[in-house]
Amino acid sequence: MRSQRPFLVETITAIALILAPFVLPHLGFTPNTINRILVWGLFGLGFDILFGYTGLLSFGQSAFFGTGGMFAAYLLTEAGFGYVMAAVFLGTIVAAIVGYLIGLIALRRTGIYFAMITVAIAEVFFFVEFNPLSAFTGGENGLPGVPRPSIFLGFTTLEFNTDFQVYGFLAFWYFVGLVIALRIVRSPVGAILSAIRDNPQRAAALGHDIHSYKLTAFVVAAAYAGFAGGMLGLMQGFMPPDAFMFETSGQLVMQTAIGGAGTLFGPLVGAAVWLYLSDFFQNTLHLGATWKLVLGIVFVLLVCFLRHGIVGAVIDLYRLVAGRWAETAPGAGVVPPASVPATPPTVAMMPARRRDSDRSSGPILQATGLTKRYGGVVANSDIDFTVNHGELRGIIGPNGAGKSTFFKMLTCEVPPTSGQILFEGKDITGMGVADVCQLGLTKSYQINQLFNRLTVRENLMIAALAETRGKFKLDLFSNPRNSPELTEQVDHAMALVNLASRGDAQVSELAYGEKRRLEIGLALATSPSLLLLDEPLAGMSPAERIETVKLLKSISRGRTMIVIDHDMDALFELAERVTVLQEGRVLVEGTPDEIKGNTKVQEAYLGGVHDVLAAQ
Ligand SMILES: Nc1ncnc2c1ncn2[C@@H]1O[C@H](COP(=O)(O)OP(=O)(O)OP(=O)(O)O)[C@@H](O)[C@H]1O
Repeated sequence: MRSQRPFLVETITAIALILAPFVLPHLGFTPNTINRILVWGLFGLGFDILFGYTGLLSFGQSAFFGTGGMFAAYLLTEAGFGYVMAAVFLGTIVAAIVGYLIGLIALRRTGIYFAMITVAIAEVFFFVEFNPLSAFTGGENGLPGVPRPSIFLGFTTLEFNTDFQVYGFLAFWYFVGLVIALRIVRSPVGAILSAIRDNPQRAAALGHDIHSYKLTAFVVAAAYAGFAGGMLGLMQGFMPPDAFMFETSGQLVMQTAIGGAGTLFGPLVGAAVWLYLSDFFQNTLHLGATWKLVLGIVFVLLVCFLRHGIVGAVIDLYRLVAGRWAETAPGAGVVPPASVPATPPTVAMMPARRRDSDRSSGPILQATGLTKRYGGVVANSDIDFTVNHGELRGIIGPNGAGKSTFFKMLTCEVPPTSGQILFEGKDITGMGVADVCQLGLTKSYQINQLFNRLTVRENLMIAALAETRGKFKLDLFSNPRNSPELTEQVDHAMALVNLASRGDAQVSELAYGEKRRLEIGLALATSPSLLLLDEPLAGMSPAERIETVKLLKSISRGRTMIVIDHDMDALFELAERVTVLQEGRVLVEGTPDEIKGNTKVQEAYLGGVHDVLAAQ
């Protein structure tokens, strides 16, 4: 998403691929090693989309590598199919279908459980290949006699017989694979995959169907694996059974870690290091069986000292040098102020898709009998709550009164134990959080839930994409930068939360107050018709509070909002009506003046103080 110069990466890659067979032999790489690097590089392109971009660590890629390779090899040997590339593409499709079916199961779990399921899958495929399917796969002998690469063009057939010609063939397909992978990671789908890697819960809360996007990444990775498996058979003239081995998956993971995950080139560079060293240790140093031990030590050292891998380190270095250069350039050091613009944009400047002023009056949200129990703890009990279109409602209550739980139920993050929620007259009780966001109800979080490795602009784009594209769309090859409508929406959201000058800053570079504003901006950029803000002022300095209250006032125009906060002065200044929660129940509801003078409210807060004092 960040490259400003179109086709720069593609051009540099093409030049490097042309030069490689002339340069690498002088560094000690054999022609066979160079070709194997390309096969691993292709295999790794898909894996990097899955692991580096989506954050899903799979140890089961050998299943798809073996499936695609064996299917193509079987067609070309046992079945007598004569079209080499057609066989490879069929193998790729079969691997993708298998990937889809496996993904449906494996993606039901996350983290270590997902990884463990993929390990089990790799083992199952290895067993099946060796036993029930050995008549098709050759069992431990593999499938020999796979023809050399060739491309049938209709009028002639291009054949690739020498190592150098095979290199040209593999380099061409690596380049095609890279161009496709670059398009994917630069597409809206690629942007959402990165968001899922950083914070899957928030990506879902912004309206994205994260399961479908993860499944997409899984299928793409399986397809790349299947294609690379087919290439392996062609390159070697033999489809080896060890393609299915767990060790193949492990080697892919280690090569990607060495080269750098989330870079696309990492697996290729990692494979170059890995294969070169394994050849060197075995053939030059004649280390015998100890070569794996030495390679293991090298792996540990590389991963410990280059946290982002080799390609990641080069990118970090480039950024450092470019940053220094920018600092010393004429005019540098004039940092645009990150605070409020002279005239904050008004609501009229925001995209009007779901602006609440366009709607009728009457209730936008009605909750009846909402109760939430966590075991023996009753967080919310029998809450009746109605908010009208265009209203700004405040919610206050002592710590533990059940305010956040109430918001979580309204946005369908947690299901109520009993009760009903109507939004715009529609029963949303028990719906998914992404569906509710798509309907126009979302919230900002008490504790920031941002996409930490993305910039401010990219964060807001993730939110805006959910609104413009819906829950799921498979536009793998479009570029969000080319959408003026989306750019305008992101720019407006950025200006609205006073972050226009910080668009290219990564979240990690932001001050706390800026992060809080971005948190609100994320919710705003989905153009909600009902916006819930959970303690927007939490942790802010007095100056930041004044600024944020101003901001909240400006965004509340033409919008329906419910705000929870402990800062009562700020809330009384903002809200038209206030609901007070105590011990999970509605204590009282009224205008700020009514609430200020209410004795029950005073007791609720003073009671808390007395309890604390009594406990001391
Ligand atoms: N996931 C959970 N599991 C068990 N108990 C929970 C859970 N979430 C909240 N609770 C309990 O429910 C009660 C209400 O918590 P909640 O966070 O909604 O209160 P709150 O009013 O938002 O508090 P604060 O102002 O401190 O944020 C508390 O007693 C809390 O311990």
